[in-house]
Amino acid sequence: MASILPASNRSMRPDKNTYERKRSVYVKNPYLEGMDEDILYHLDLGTKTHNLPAMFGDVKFVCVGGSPNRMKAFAQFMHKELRLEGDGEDIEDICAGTDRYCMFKTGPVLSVSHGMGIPSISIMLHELIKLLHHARCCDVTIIRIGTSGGIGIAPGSIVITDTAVDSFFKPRFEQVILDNVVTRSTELDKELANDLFNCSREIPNAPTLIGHTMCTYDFYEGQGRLDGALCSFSREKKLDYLKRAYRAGVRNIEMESTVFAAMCGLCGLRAAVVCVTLLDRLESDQINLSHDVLVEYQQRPQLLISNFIKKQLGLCDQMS
Ligand SMILES: O=P(O)(O)O[C@H]1O[C@H](CO)[C@@H](O)[C@H]1O
Ligand SMILES: O=c1cc[nH]c(=O)[nH]1
Repeated sequence: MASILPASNRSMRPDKNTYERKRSVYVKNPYLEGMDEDILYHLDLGTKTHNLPAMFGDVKFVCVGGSPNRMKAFAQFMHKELRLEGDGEDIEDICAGTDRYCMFKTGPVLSVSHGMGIPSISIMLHELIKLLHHARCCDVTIIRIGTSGGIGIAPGSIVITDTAVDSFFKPRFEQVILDNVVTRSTELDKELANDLFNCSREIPNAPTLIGHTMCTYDFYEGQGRLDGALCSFSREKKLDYLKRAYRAGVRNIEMESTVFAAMCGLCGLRAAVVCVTLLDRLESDQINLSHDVLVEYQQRPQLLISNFIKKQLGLCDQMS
């Protein structure tokens, strides 16, 4: 039976005044306090084996994305952008003991891969949020830097998500807990989205817009593609669906934003989703970009986020 939480889960969210003082990372699990040790199994970290406050206590920005190589490249790029010591090329994977996820830290920036899809990012977020909690981090901003399929916009555009919606264009994430479906809000931080949009004006050749992002459980049938191993609908039905999505405000499609928005919102993290579009789904299904163009497109959100982080740290004027 569906149980719908009160409007946007506000009663479960931390008090706004708390944010203004010091915004802590909240976990919402009474059992955690009583645990002698917490093993973050998929990150290969733990409260007894690692000094988490010493390792991560200064983290202020967490950037996540599907691909391990992209997140390593982003950490190396940030290392240079923040002008930290060394060239950053030898940056180590903190989660090297597992091949589930990878994690890199440079200054106050943590860069973490999450794999593809809701189950994969959800496991990573449970352990990442506990990590930030155990490390006593505060005032953390978390940004998903991803790729997506655009709807009615030029490939290479950056979409900053205002609201993540499901396949029915609804701003909700449905989590099955035991045998209940619990519906959670997918609202993201509007002020953060606007701040990011303002930063985008300074990035050349990266058209950026704010819009809804649709999050699906699948890349092929789930996104209305005609080129999967299975397809049971017509081209007309596909286009009708995507055009209805467009009219509902959806500008891009990816596979993690709803659970990301829901979990980060409940745990007191200022969260944003910034994805580049690789194609216009009204035109095609296959991604046929050359390697170089794909790399350049994927760098666009990274440039934007780097600009944002430097501004937040008050480094922009000194560095330009
Ligand atoms: O570019 P990333 O972050 O992997 O995200 C997008 O790309 C994957 C599909 O190719 C999905 O995970 C989708 O959300
Ligand atoms: O079409 C696309 C492209 C990237 N990622 C997606 O989920 N869909």
